[in-house]
Amino acid sequence: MRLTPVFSLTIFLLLITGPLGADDGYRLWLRYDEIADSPLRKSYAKALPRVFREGDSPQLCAAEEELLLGLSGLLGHGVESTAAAPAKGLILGVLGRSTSLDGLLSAEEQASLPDGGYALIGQGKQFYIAGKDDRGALYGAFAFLRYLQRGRPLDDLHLLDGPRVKNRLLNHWDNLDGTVERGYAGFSIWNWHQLPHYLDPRYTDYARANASIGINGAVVTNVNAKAIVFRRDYLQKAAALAEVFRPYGIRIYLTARFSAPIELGGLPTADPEDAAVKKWWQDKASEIYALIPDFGGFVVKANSEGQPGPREYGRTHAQGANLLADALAPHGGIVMWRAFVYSNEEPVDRAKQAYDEFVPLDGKFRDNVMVQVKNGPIDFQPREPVHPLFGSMPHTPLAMEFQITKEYLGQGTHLVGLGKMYEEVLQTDTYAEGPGTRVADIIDGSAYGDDRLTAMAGVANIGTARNWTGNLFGQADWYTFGRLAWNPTGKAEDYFREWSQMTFPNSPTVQETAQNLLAVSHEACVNYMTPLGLHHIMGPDHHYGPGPWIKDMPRADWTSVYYHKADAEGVGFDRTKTGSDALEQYTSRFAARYESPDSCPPAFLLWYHHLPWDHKLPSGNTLWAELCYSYHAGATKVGEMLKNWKSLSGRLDQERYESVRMHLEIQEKEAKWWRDACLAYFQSFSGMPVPAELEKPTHSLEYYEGLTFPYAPGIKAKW
Ligand SMILES: CO[C@H]1[C@H](O)[C@@H](O)[C@H](O)O[C@@H]1C(=O)O
Repeated sequence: MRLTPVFSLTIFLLLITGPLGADDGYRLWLRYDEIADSPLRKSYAKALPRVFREGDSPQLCAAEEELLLGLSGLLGHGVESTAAAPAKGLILGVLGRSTSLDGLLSAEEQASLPDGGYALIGQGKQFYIAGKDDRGALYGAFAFLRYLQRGRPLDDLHLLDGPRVKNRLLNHWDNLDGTVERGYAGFSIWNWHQLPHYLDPRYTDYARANASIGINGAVVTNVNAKAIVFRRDYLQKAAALAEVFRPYGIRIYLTARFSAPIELGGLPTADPEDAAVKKWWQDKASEIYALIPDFGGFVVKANSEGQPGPREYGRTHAQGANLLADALAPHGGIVMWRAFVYSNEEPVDRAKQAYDEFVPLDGKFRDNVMVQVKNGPIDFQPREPVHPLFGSMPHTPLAMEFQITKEYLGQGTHLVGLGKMYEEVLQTDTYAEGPGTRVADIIDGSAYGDDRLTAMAGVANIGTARNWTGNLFGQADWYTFGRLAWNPTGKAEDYFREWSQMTFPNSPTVQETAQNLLAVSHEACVNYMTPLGLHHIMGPDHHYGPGPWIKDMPRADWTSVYYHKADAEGVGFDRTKTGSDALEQYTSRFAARYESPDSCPPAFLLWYHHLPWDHKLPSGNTLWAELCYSYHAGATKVGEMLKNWKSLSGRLDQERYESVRMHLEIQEKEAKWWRDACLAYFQSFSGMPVPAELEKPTHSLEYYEGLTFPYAPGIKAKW
């Protein structure tokens, strides 16, 4: 993104010589193309002739550099910095430290800004970006640019904003060998082999993109962790990344393998109550902080999917987490202990395990521990009810873990705007502290009046793909996640709009279409994959494509039949009192809505109920017919999405147009494949006809069962 002269010349030559000069999407939403609306551009140019930075912290310098880059691009001419506050122009600084900002805000306004907050103010001929702290100034600079990128008026500018969540992290499931677990955008961008000596310019662009949406932490290694990352040479590599990230306000975190004291330290045990084990972690933490003074902390997956953990020693998750927390505490680090526990013993209902293991531990964790909970109780399905832990651990700070990579949602191929799904989860009322206790309120700490430690983590969808995410619209998921981590009560549609305006500048028609694709695509995906509360019926291991027929696996809960339980009588997982009673893990107000099939929202019907095929729904349709209509609605919607995108031909650069078109063409075929395969399968039980006005599955069930994906990307390590 930062252009050297030789590179710029190459780009220029390519632009005039042919197709290679097309736009590959590398610049993400930080495009800074010259504003086409000339009166608007001129008015900006007149107001912002130069930039003055008061202060010289690395974050302020990064903010100024970005402003100069952005303004020069947007205004179409070089904008320079000055050594003193200009009578007319942009002034950047930190409140309380930069004297040019004195008196800018009222005392109340200043006090209302949280750490990382900022104010954008226009006063006479001067415009101010005033950070509450250095990071705040940086976020303010990006917000100001976003403002201009979106063509907003500068008159009466008076805007205060700040993050509602303190730790906003990307979790990379990146392995040290360069592969990415559940990664669908190429290989890992971290080149461990060449670090710390070679610093890929991508690291800086990555940090800029994250800072622009307020991400302030990066967990660079897979939760299925390797102990070797704690070896000194690897720590030096991590330190080199941390240095690149620092000016952009991003702290580095590592995943901690619980058995590292054995594997790396040569100890006979990793028992959290063992003195030598405690010392090993304390020494390791000191070593890390000597190299990385602002190190964020550890993310841990323990006693889940074969990962080692405290339970091997008869200890609890709390004892395990506290061991690491005590080692980090003197240095200010935190532990994010994952609640995604998937035990070696087969559970009666997998959806219940985390609650059973963690609720008894509420209040037993150290102050610098968070429990990191996936949005739903199974595993990143297209749609899940919220995790029962939200609202059930009032004395433990809970971090939200969302997936940005789309493991079960068409991966790098399908366009599925995840923002709607994030919003649905965050807005869900848990009733934990009475009506109106939304998941968002638990995440930002307001539900319990304690916001000392708050966090939201997103499993990254970033790789070496030229456009970072493989599917161009995957960029929007990264963007929306960051914006919602900043403000979990925000509306996905607002962020879709922002992203579309910044990603397709100067073309309102393209922006509108892009925004609409993001808005409708999640519901479409749920419909063509897992409507009415169905879940986990994807192909095994790779989780791509339909596989409702999967049975006979080493474990029952790896099969699809475990989750849908279809038979001649009906379909669905009974999680009420007559079944696994998973509903009992929620507040009674919450459970009341779902307990009876009559009041249960159709979106979660088969998540909670096993119902006869001819069960009548509020729509008047039988369950079978509703299933058919839903699958068809999903596939039809993708057809519309493709058609809408195709109407944009010629309105944007060919490369991005084609890349989205090709992905949508695949998605349309695969949505039909999902629809037909699932209907053929479920019909083998229901024995009922597909409603006459709908297309029947083209092939036999045997045909769909025969389609396999032996070589899928992003598969997890075996356990
Ligand atoms: C990193 O492992 C992943 C695993 O690949 C994935 O299939 C599942 O979604 O969740 C695991 C987890 O979240 O730990």
